Amino acid sequence: MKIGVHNIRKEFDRYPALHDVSLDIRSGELIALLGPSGSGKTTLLRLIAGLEFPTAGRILFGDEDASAKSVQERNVGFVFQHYALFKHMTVADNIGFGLSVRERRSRPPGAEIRRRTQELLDLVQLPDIGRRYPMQLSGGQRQRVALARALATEPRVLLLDEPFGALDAKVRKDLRRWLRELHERTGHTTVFVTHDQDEAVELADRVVVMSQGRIEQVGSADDIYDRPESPFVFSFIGQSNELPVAVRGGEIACGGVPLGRTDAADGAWRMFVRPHDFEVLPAEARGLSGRISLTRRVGGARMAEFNLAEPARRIEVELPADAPSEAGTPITVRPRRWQLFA
Ligand SMILES: Nc1ncnc2c1ncn2[C@@H]1O[C@H](COP(=O)(O)OP(=O)(O)OP(=O)(O)O)[C@@H](O)[C@H]1O
Repeated sequence: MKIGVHNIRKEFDRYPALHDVSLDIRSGELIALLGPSGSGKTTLLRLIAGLEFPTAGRILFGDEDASAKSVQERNVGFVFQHYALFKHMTVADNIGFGLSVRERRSRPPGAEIRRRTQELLDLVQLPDIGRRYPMQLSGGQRQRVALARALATEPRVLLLDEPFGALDAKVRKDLRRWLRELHERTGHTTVFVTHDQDEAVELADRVVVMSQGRIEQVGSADDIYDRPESPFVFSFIGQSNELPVAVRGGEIACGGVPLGRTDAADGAWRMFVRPHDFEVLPAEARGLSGRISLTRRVGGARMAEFNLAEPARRIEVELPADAPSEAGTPITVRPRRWQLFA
């Protein structure tokens, strides 16, 4: 099922939570809505679900206008971060619930509900826990049961709001891989909300980066990481440094120090550089220089910070883990790769 979001505006008591948002979600796609708190991710998800209705604009399911349709009519499945399973019901009854409360005409017979429940337990790789109660499960198992419950009514679209938000890092990572595999097997059009960029980049076919009620960029992990279209996307995705630079005759300079060449027009620009895109030069070379003030270990590398005097800026550079990095060590660097924004 493809979904079209056309020029959606959403106001809460005149406060605009979304401004003119448009997005085409392809059938079978796994899409992440990524952005800081308050950027409008959940509002967009709830509009797609039919839990909220747009102030202006349309939502299409396939070629049909679904803007005025209810959640049930849209036939979507949901999982939220604190998705409460019914505590007094077994896992199997939780999963079968959506089918068992259907009106008689469309309700499958009990044996069929049990068969389908077992199939879903197998699908979420928890075949033997049907008789347990939610209290007897780990957080990760509960979220998988929640997903099985969302899938039970054979939704056309799956919507997940920070489904793994409350879980610890290792479990989140395992569940991500698991969700990706599940998606490959079942092929549901899936939209999930996250503020965790690793989660978005690792899971999604395409990432929708949002800020202040607007879509900043839609693209693959490579697009948003390597070809960010705005300063916001550059600094929100991954680590970054920003330097005020001047371009004259194709030469870029920062505080009078030449940094490289560009075909950008003469004038003032904002240069963005990732910490691993600096080349470390001998201390006496001409470049951006200072003394290391702070370092921290990040995986196989080390992040070092130093303060530039002119212009006053803190620069973060990635160094090999075994590079000299005691506080006070002189350091000189030059960007190897960068992006300029007006
Ligand atoms: N029911 C509501 N009534 C009034 N304002 C709301 C309502 N729901 C959301 N908002 C406002 O709309 C804006 C977007 O909220 P939304 O929940 O969509 O952001 P979000 O990106 O999902 O944030 P978070 O990551 O914190 O959940 C926020 O400023 C929020 O305060």
